[in-house]
Amino acid sequence: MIKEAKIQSDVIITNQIVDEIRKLLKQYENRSIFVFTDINTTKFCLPIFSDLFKTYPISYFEMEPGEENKSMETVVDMWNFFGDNGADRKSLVIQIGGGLLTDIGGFAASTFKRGMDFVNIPTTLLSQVDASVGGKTGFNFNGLKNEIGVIRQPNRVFIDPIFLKTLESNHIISGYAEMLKHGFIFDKKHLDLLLQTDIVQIDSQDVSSLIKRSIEIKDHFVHIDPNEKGIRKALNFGHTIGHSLESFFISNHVHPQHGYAVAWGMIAELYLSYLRKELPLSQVDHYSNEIIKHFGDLPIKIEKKHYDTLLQWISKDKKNEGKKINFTLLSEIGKYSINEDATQEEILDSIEFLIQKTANNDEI
Ligand SMILES: O=C(O)C(=O)C[C@@H](O)[C@H](O)[C@H](O)COP(=O)(O)O
Repeated sequence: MIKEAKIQSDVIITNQIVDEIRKLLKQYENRSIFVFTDINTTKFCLPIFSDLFKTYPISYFEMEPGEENKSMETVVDMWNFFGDNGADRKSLVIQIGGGLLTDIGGFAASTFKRGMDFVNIPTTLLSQVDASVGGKTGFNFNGLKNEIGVIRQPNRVFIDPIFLKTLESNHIISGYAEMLKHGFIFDKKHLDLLLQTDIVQIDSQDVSSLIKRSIEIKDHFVHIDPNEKGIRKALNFGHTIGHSLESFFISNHVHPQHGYAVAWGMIAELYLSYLRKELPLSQVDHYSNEIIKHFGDLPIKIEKKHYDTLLQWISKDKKNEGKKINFTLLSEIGKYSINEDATQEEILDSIEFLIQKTANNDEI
């Protein structure tokens, strides 16, 4: 049985992106238009719009890519750019980029003069299936991922698989992790179909239907609980431990794509689901092996001496309430349970499980 989930946000999946943006711009005649890109999307994605954009007076802002630039300094640069180029509350910001750009640009647009319209044109698989939908905007602070931010829905999201052709395979695989997550929490069929799919080689028609299903699942949670007071936390499966690994790697100058950290986080949280929710160990093993097939081993060796640091990152997760660490776990594949507690020992056991599953080589 297919579990019902419909896209209710303003998301357009198209293979005619230029025509869609032409229609959009007509609705913003005589307004000031801002286009945000990063140096990669300026080169690989912006040219598709050049004939259309040259007929409008557009102010272009380009940011440096890289997690280290998801920072307050970049937000300040964006605010200054708005101020210097006459932005007002009726302006429109068109964001062409991955999740990092749409998150931080969405924050700048949402806060300048208390909020301007912004639309997302996500160009990575991760941003198409996850980051650009749902309105989480923000930036990293004090080493913590997305520590500062607001939830504000983009006015529209335009998704065209054409942009995926510009990506290296590790970027595709990174987005694939969030799609697997959608399967884990809501739809075992979607998960199993994804695991049988070579996501790097798949043709655009087939990838469009997988993207659509992932967005349906994501939007199902967002629509019911836009401010993440309850069931939206399901979308954070794999992220409690995943974000702590990501912060740990980054603080050791290793920068895996976000989806890789989520994939490894999901392995640990599958094991935690076995400890806390009786998810069968045979399934934990099966799906962990499948994840490792696609994502490989941890990029640096994690040892007992790092456990305290990892626990500290976990203790700062946004889902926590006071001292209670809140995990999203699975009682079955396709069935989530939010606000699940775990002891320190159980958390470390699941990290041990992840380490055993991934035979990493390099010392820090
Ligand atoms: O949209 C959501 O809700 C999610 O949790 C989606 C996550 O996949 C995404 O990585 C999100 O940015 C993480 O949010 P955070 O609140 O844990 O920073």
